[in-house]
Amino acid sequence: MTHYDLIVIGAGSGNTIVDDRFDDRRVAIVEKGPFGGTCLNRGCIPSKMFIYVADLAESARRGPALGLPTEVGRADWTAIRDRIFARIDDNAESGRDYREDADNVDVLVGEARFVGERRLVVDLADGGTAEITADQVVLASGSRPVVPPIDGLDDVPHETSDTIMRIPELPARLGVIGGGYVGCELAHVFAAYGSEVVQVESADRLLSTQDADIAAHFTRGAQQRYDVRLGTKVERVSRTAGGAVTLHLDDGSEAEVDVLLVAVGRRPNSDLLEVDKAGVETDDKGLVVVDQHQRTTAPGVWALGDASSHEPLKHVANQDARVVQANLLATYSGSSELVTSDHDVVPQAVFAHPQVAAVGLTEAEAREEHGDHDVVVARHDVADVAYGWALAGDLDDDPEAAGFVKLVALRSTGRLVGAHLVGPMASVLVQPLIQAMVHDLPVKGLARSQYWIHPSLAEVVENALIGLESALED
Ligand SMILES: Cc1cc2nc3c(=O)[nH]c(=O)nc-3n(C[C@H](O)[C@H](O)[C@H](O)COP(=O)(O)OP(=O)(O)OC[C@H]3O[C@@H](n4cnc5c(N)ncnc54)[C@H](O)[C@@H]3O)c2cc1C
Ligand SMILES: NC(=O)c1ccc[n+]([C@@H]2O[C@H](COP(=O)([O-])OP(=O)(O)OC[C@H]3O[C@@H](n4cnc5c(N)ncnc54)[C@H](O)[C@@H]3O)[C@@H](O)[C@H]2O)c1
Repeated sequence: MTHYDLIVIGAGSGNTIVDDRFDDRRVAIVEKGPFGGTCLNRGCIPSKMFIYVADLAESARRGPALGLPTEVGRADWTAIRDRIFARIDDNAESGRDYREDADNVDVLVGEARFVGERRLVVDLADGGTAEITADQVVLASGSRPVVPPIDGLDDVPHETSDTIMRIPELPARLGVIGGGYVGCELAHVFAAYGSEVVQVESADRLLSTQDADIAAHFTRGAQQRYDVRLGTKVERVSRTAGGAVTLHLDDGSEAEVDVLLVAVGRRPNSDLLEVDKAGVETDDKGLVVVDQHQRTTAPGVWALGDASSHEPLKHVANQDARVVQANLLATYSGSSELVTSDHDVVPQAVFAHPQVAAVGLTEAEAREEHGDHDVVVARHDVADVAYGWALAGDLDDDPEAAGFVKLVALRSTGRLVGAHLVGPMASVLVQPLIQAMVHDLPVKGLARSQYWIHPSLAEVVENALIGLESALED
């Protein structure tokens, strides 16, 4: 058995904790997969690299409507995939090499599980086990895709976000179960590349947790591009002659596909780590329970990111990791002054077509929480600013050019409580609205206290704010 000052389980966001301020500490990093975790290897980064190419294809398809005789063929999947993973795999390998070269760090390649308080057994990838203990343990063990118990699914080949980005060839027909982040981003990719896509979502809209107007607009756009089946579930799947898979839906319809992607959510890995043996409590979703300093219920055990966060997003995991890092250093220096996590204003974006971005309450949530009398809403359309004119081909049919910004504020405080965007560059345009909420800025004066570059798309945010300000004054 080896004792460490610090054990970090998971080399995703957890890998960022150990810097030169830990040089005099003996550290073990346990990782069962490639360094960089989900975001680098099978999440944010490769998906956005695939999405960039999909966006390019969709932009080019607008050419004829704007007078440019563009034509887009079927994407060269192998070339796209290999370009992306050459960069990513190299990055993951160099990340591991860097740690292995450090004098104070042991990299244990294998799967860890708790056998007691701050005591772990690691099933090593090259055989055998290692038993390790530490004064401090960080659970940065992330989450994994959920595969629902659909009749027949075990007997047919299917992919999750872990595997789909490395498949050997572009499928002629792709089935997607789930209309959330993963389902919508990857349906966009494959539809743009030339696959026929059928997407099945049990709710009545895609991206159903977004503001209702945004979800409705996004859903209409997706329906123009591929087959979207809403309010229905896959009841059963079966293998069809020639290796295809048939989806049997509970509305009685069927769909035949060549590749099936299951994207119905993720769950934390706490169960596989047997965290209960370490005195670490989890909630009913398997999320490790943490306090505002990222401390778990077991002394000396910390958690971060998808292991413990209700918002399983990389910018949240990064923030959590900075908090854990600061608090480990404070603990080592004998200080009881711990840094606090801030999960108040957490933005999110879906990089589909069109992009969706949001921060704060939806209109329905604001009305529920604050009452109709206090809630003020303003909306401005992309088509009504100068840059929107540049985008417009056939406005009725174009979900990007017909995008909009919707803002939600409270009469009682004069503050924004929610911002929702759908359209080009939504993930970027949302940033000044995040800033306004974080810094508790009054809506009054927000638009007019700064210049907005003309004729940039940011003018859609400026105009939505002007509309909100006058609605607040009514
Ligand atoms: C397809 C996809 C796209 C995404 N896109 C975005 C995006 O655009 N923006 C965004 O903000 N978020 C995005 N996310 C979410 C984001 O990837 C996660 O929130 C983030 O990676 C979580 O980081 P983490 O460090 O908590 O966990 P991870 O990055 O998952 O790291 C956990 C690590 O722990 C290891 N591990 C787990 N259990 C053990 C064990 N018992 N022993 C040893 N090692 C173990 C795992 O192998 C893994 O490497 C996306 C996710 C997916 C799936
Ligand atoms: N751009 C980003 O930030 C980004 C991108 C991808 C993933 N992520 C993260 O990964 C997490 C997981 O993404 P996800 O898309 O897997 O989950 P999700 O929770 O976003 O969406 C799952 C969807 O599947 C539907 N569903 C559930 N069971 C179903 C069934 N049996 N049949 C049909 N539909 C069903 C749900 O109604 C929901 O709409 C996200 O919550 C997010 O935190 C983020």
